[in-house]
Amino acid sequence: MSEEPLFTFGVIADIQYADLDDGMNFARTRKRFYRNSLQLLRNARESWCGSAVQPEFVLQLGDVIDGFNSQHDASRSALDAVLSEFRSSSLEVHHVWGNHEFYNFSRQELLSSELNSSLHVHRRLREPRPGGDVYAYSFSPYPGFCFVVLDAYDVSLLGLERESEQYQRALSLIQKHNPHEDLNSPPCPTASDRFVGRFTKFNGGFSQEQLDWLDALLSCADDKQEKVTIVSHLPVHPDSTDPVCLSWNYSALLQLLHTHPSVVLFMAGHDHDGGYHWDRPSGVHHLTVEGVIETPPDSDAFGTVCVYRDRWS
Ligand SMILES: Nc1ccn([C@@H]2O[C@H](COP(=O)(O)OP(=O)(O)OC[C@H](O)CO)[C@@H](O)[C@H]2O)c(=O)n1
Repeated sequence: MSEEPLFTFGVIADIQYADLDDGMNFARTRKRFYRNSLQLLRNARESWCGSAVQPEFVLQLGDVIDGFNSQHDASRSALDAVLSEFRSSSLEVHHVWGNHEFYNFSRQELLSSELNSSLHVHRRLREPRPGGDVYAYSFSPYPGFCFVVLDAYDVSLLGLERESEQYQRALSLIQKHNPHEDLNSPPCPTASDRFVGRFTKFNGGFSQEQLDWLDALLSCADDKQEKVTIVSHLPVHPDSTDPVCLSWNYSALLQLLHTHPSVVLFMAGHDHDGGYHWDRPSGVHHLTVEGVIETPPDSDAFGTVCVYRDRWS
């Protein structure tokens, strides 16, 4: 067994920064520490930068600022605050997009922003990329290892003009499953779909185009016997999360993971309680990372993953 890791990387999820007093989540069960989340990001950055061997990169798993910023006309200033924190180090950051990105910015704005890491992180990026406005890409930080950033909202009601074809298609899809007038309100489980509660407006799905691109990418990785980690804001395994946080078409993604032996790890955010499940049939570890926003000020919420040839910890 090798002693030194081949490389390390940082993970952080659901920072949801806003210059606002503490509040509660929608269900009023958990406190949200909007202002302190920036301090917890700082703690994470200091830990990564202070470690003997700096992480090769950091995965920011989405919801970097909270949707409330939009109501206070503070989207840009809040984003500047978190990006300045990341920029104050030489860490290479890969940003994943979550629902709160779309409460603050349109898809077009995000595509041309610093949150589009594929524009800013040129080192080690791989081609091809999916076409159109899909925000997905892959990179190889170390020979034999590949990381894939997925767009969990390329089929969704978020970040789009209501008149657009994509919005109308997503609306038809969600309305087939969610009878509520308020589409953020989860439908009740049924005998035919225990996890139908995922069909809410704060979730989304993967387009067929993105799934086809991922399928081709994973076939190449299988051939090269690479180890692949996939990241997305939304989890895809029902046992790794509160099912209300699942991607609309989580099962299509799971099916792909079952056919590609190269995939070893799927990481997500969104469910602030976090979760973990090892999917025995595919061998894939599903890790949902706890959210910064609901982590009390005297604690921390970030991870440093050490990758070895034969394991990670
Ligand atoms: N039952 C619900 C839950 C939420 N909403 C509204 O949806 C928007 C997003 O909610 P928020 O809790 O901020 O989203 P997160 O991404 O932080 O967490 C995901 C899920 O909530 C986890 O369960 C916001 O406008 C809420 O008010 C709702 O209407 N009904």
